[in-house]
Amino acid sequence: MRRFQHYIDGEFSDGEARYPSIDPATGAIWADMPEAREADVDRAVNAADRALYDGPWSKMTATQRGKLLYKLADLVAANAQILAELETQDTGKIIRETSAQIAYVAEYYRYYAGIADKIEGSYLPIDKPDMDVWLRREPIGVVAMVVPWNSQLFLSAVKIGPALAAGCTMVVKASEDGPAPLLEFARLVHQAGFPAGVVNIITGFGGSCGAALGRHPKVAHVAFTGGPETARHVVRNSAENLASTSLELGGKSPFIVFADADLESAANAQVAGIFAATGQSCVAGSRLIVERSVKDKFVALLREKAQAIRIGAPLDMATEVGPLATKRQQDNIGALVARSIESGARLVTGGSKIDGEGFYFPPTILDCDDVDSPSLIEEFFGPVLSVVSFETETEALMLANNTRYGLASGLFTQNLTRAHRLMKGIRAGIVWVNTYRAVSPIAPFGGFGLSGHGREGGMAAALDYTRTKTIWLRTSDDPIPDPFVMR
Ligand SMILES: NC(=O)C1=CN([C@@H]2O[C@H](COP(=O)(O)OP(=O)(O)OC[C@H]3O[C@@H](n4cnc5c(N)ncnc54)[C@H](O)[C@@H]3O)[C@@H](O)[C@H]2O)C=CC1
Ligand SMILES: CN(C=O)/C=C(\CC(=O)O)C(=O)O
Repeated sequence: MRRFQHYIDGEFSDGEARYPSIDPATGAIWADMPEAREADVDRAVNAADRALYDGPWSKMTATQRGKLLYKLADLVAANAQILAELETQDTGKIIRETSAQIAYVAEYYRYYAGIADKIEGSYLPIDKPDMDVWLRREPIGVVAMVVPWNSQLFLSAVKIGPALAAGCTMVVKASEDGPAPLLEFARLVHQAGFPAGVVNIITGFGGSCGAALGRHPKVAHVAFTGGPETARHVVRNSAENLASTSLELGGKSPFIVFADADLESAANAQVAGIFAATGQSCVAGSRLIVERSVKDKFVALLREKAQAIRIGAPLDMATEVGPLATKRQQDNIGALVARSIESGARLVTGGSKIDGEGFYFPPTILDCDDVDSPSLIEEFFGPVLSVVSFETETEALMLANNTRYGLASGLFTQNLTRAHRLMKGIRAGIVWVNTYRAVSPIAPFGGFGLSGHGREGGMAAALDYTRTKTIWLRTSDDPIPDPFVMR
């Protein structure tokens, strides 16, 4: 059985406790994981705090930090396959996707390596004759990073990359479900030569480890990705240390198809949007909003594609849909589909878990026209698509915005002016037009409403890991005049 360790203060160590990790493809225990509780969290945060203020990291130039990030990028690229196999084994996400995604994760580190020495302060044209005034950009402090199980290397790279570029130190908490790839990634951080304490990687459960980390007095910022309910705990905890927070949360993203769209292309994008990663994607296009005149044709096309999907072992390169990450996911998705059908949703395909070993659930489509289905409101985080139809552009926009979430959206039409009107009207952090689920280190992502706040990716994300310091330098040799007047 594989055995993993924490990475704290530049050393690999066991946790205060240990727990078994389950292979979602078989339901069997495959690895033994360390579990951090309050004492381990405290050790890791103190290491990050020392590294921030006292260690070699605090004395490095931004260019030197960038060079370490370039090394890390090369190591991630060279080890992408090993990391991908671990992620697939521990979370069930198919190897076809993990190997491509993790190779691309290297590009995120490369992008932020280049940014490290481009984070500039500024000189202020101050309104006083004898003063020079600057803004310095300094690292925000020790950052707590909390990620969910899906795409852990990607979701941590969009935090670790900009935070390192900005000069921060950090404690990264891998999800208790499927932490193997992130714990293994710690070996690459070590090999790249980051000084002890700069990046600490632990895992543990939300209530004992995540909460202790988020409220730790030496934590200045919490970068969180997960569900909205957990985010509320994170925000409440931040009342203790008054840390700032960035929240990347769930979604119920609309996927709008007009009759003039290339339906074959839109159907492929819809398959990518809801069945890739077995639907366990924050940006899943889980609400299909299709023009009524093409609804039957489009849904028939989707059903055909859904039924042709190869479901199988996630480590098999031919597999297109693997298991869900946990049994809890499988049970929750099954229960929400059943409730939706009870409320009147009509089953087009799929519908209930696949019996046998592993946590499998088939691609599922629910026709929800004229039904108040919970499937249109609640996030499944699974391979379930809910379909509604519209007649006018106004109705399409109203349906798209009929959600408290606002992470992503897809829009398929050949009509350029309509596309422009809708991309402004849709209330979501991302609008993909005639494409879906495209990502890049250069393009920020993040949500509106219940999908959270803050943006990851892009230059601005690195600035978010800095705080400004205002420096006043008096350039006159004359004695300070009247001390009782503010100037
Ligand atoms: N917007 C985005 O970029 C993404 C959002 N997500 C969202 O994540 C959710 C699925 O992931 P889950 O792991 O089920 O989410 P979750 O919210 O249950 O857990 C996320 C992380 O928070 C930790 N946690 C739990 N309680 C905590 C507490 N009180 N204080 C601090 N940390 C705590 C967990 O241990 C885990 O590491 C979905 O809602 C999904 O949409 C997932 C991927 C990307
Ligand atoms: C965050 N994201 C795109 O902007 C996409 C992801 C990440 C995730 O959900 O884990 C994805 O589609 O996998």
